Formats: sequence, C-alpha cells, structure tokens
Amino acid sequence: MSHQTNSSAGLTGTADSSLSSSVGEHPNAITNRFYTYERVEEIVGFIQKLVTTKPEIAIICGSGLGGLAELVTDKIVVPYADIPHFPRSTVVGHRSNLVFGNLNGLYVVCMQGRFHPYEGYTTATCAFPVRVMRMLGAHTLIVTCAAGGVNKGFSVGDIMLIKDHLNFPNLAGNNPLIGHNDERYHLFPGPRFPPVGHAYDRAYLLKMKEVAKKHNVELREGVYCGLGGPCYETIAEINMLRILGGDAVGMSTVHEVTLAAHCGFRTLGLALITNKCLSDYNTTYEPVHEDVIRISELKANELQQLIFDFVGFIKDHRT
Ligand SMILES: O=P(O)(O)O[C@H]1O[C@H](CO)[C@@H](O)[C@H]1O
Ligand SMILES: Nc1nc2[nH]cnc2c(=O)[nH]1
Repeated sequence: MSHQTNSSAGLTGTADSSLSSSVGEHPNAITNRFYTYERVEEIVGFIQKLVTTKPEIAIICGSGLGGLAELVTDKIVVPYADIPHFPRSTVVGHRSNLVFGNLNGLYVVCMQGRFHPYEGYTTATCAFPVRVMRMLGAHTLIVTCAAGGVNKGFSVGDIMLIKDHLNFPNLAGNNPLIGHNDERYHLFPGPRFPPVGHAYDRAYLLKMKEVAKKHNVELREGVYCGLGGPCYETIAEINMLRILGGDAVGMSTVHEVTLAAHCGFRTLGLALITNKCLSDYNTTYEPVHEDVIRISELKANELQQLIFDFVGFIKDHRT
C-alpha cells in the first residue's frame, strides 16, 4: 500500500502547491511549509492505526547499524514506502523501515535508515521524522552514526559518545528549522530561537559511561562534525576540523539533533569510528563506504549491548 511518491520529500518542482516556491524562498522553508502540523498529524495518525502502543524511545540507526532493530522483540515493521509523505533511504547500509517493538522492557521505534542531504533531501526533510517520532510519544532519542576519526588518538572501531557538535550546514545558513515556526509545536516546546547548548543530554552521557564500564568497553567522548557530503574530506579540511575541536566527522546527525532539541527530546548520541581520516599528504589510505559498512557491522553487537542496557536504565529511572 503506497500512498505517495518521493515527491513529497521537500523537493521543489512537484505538482503539490504547498511545495511551489515563492521567489527566493529557502528550500527548508518550502519543506517546512509542506510538512505542516496537520500533515505530520496525518502521518502520525496513519502509523497509530498500525501500531497502537506508544513508543518511549526513538532510535536512529546509522550506516551499517540497521541491525540494532533486530534486538527488538514483537516487532511491527512499517516500510517508509507505506507511510504517506515519507521519504526513502537511498544509501547502501540504510534500509527504509520504522521498526516498533520491545527493547529491554520499553517500547521503541527504530529508524532503520536515515536521510542525508547528499541524497538530495533538504536538511528539514532529513530531520522531519524526528518530529514524527516525538509526536508518536517518544521522549528519548538515541542517535547513532558511522564517522571518520578526526582525533588522532581514536582507533577504528572506537565508539564515541557525542558531547557536542559542529553543525557546518547550519553555520552556512542551512538549518532544518528555517521557515515558519508553527506555534502548535510549542507543546514540545519549539521556540523560534531554540537553545542547543545542551542538545546532548549530560545525564545520559554519564549514564552511558557507567553502562560501558560494566561491559568493559572504553568509550571515547568528543565533538561530532556534521558536513554535507557526499565527498569525504580533504586533508586540509580534516586539519581544519582538528583545529576547531572536532573529534569525528560524518554527514548526518546534526540536523536530526537540532530538531530533537527543538521538540524537547532528551538525546544520546553515539558515533562509531569506522575509518581514520586523511592526515598528511603521504597517506595513501582513502575512506570508502564499503569499509564504513564493514566496520559498522563488525561492531554492531557491542553497540547493541550498550543501547540495550541504556534503555534498561531509562526504564528504571523514568518519572
Ligand atoms: O551518518 P551515517 O548515516 O551513519 O553514515 C555515514 O557514513 C556515510 C559515508 O560512508 C555517510 O552517510 C555518513 O554520514
Ligand atoms: N564525512 C565523513 N563521513 C563519514 N562517515 C564515515 N566515515 C566518514 C568520514 O571519514 N567522513
């Protein structure tokens, strides 16, 4: 049952009048005009007909990390293709499903496949499922991603707790919240000028460190740099990211976490270091997506265990 083509994904040039652009309008404003409160309610209503339990935890699976959803029991799988106005993942290592079910005693929704700006989606489109998951009832977001290790002390296979991010598209004037700020989202609370200084929940960060200790996993902690992609970085760019305090680099996460902060999610971010970044002009290694997927799949079990236990903690401490 497919309701709608990908044309709803916030791109211009479709027959839908809500997508036609006024002169000079920012693509994110067009996307946000398309994903009206009513339309998001329609999407949420559609999903609620299929899934009657309210999810508490939302999980976004990074490249090669879709297996996280396999931990979920009593699964209900809702393909993106079935959901009205939902985009599709087009990248290897990303499936296109919302997976609902139980994880260590809590009801969760997993995005098995995310959206990236380099696929042609606006950052607002990439982030909008976060709002859907919030409106479905989730209060905690666990966002995972594959990333290159900018920090020279990091090794391939390390897991980095994201303590903060550098949102490069945002610094260049591309923020998913550009456009009309619908007051009705103030429920979450969604102000026009949302603070993002604590977008990654400090208490969650500390808790995940405890969980990792129990599993004898040494976690890294650092700043994730979100770039547009699809190119991996030049040596000069990596050197710049280091100077700016970046520890890991990827092409996702920052727009999702921005929207998550806006709609009141408490967020935990985990970046799996899948490759080293180019450091000097004598380096012959270049990152390739196949390696990213291979390392993600190799380390998925470890990450799954940490997330499983972390969800158990949320269950024991929710108010
Ligand atoms: O961030 P995720 O989706 O985990 O994937 C990362 O890996 C891909 C590049 O290999 C890019 O999509 C980058 O963002
Ligand atoms: N931008 C970027 N994304 C990645 N995803 C996985 N590895 C990398 C990387 O080195 N750079």
